[in-house]
Amino acid sequence: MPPAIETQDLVKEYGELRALQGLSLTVEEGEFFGLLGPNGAGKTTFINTLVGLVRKSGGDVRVFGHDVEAEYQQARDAIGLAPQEFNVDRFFPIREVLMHKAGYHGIPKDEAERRADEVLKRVGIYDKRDERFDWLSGGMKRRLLLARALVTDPDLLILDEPTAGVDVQLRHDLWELVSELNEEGTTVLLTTHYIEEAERLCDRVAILNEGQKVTVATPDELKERGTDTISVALENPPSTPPSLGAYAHDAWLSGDALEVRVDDGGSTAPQLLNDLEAEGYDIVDLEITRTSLEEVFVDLTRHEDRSVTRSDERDGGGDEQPGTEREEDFLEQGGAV
Ligand SMILES: Nc1ncnc2c1ncn2[C@@H]1O[C@H](COP(=O)(O)OP(=O)(O)OP(=O)(O)O)[C@@H](O)[C@H]1O
Repeated sequence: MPPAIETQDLVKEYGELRALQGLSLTVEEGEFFGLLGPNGAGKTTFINTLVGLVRKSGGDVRVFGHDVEAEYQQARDAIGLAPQEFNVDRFFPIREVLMHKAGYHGIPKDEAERRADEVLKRVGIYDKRDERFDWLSGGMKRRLLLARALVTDPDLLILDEPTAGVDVQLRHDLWELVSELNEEGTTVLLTTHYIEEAERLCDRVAILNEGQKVTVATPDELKERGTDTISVALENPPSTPPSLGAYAHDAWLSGDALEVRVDDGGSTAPQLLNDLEAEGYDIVDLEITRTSLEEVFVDLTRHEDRSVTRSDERDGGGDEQPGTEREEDFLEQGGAV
């Protein structure tokens, strides 16, 4: 089986601006893959290239082995996209919106009805099936976008910031649902600004910056690239930090505690304690603070406009910009930019 997504030297230029600068990325079938990057890194452009909303300027893009332009329909039929913006037809009951989507992908009417009901139940808004999109709450709209992505039973589910501005309950519901889908075999590509989300869900993440791949790694591997801080509370703290071995990148005093920055707190702590005891210090307490993925991310994308949001800062306040076009209409009207 070819990879779910494979891009080679992908370039997208908007006039003078190179939004994607030779991006080569592979997402294997069955993976839960995260795309992280500051605002403007090129995440949405990358996704739009996969689904045919943006025409690439150069390079090769395949979805399950299908060239996204030469074999558009095969590639597109394999993808379910829940976009960042609410681009849903607001004049039809949502069940019809889903049936229309299924029909667009060649699914017969009876089957489309069955699937529409199934996905509405799965995302928890079946009781709203006869209501129009406009009448749904913000959280229900997010659920509907997911339902619409799922109605074609896609092998590749693409979620562009699915939890932007949603409440805690919905965020957890969405996490649970997409994890289930992934366990059932669906490949998932997720973009998010919420590091905790990537850490919790993704097998691997790619960090993009200015249209380029900074790194691809598992969340654990990324965290290992950061440093840890060992805080040792001392009975008899000195007035200046003692000299320590090469393992200590930095050391400073904070009240009665000596703080030492090291690569790996767990394996370095015994040596640090030995060294301090040998120098006559009495140790009262020890605490290791691990680098967060967020710190590693900020480090890797330094000097850029940052948009990392801690999960505890984000609740309340979505910034969705309602769209009006249906993706199908967009394509029918002449397609990609
Ligand atoms: N249709 C367009 N015309 C011109 N420039 C565009 C267009 N779409 C995106 N860009 C530019 O391309 C760059 C990448 O944008 P993109 O939306 O892909 O980034 P992103 O990583 O998804 O950002 P965010 O996290 O803010 O959603 C940005 O500089 C953006 O201004």
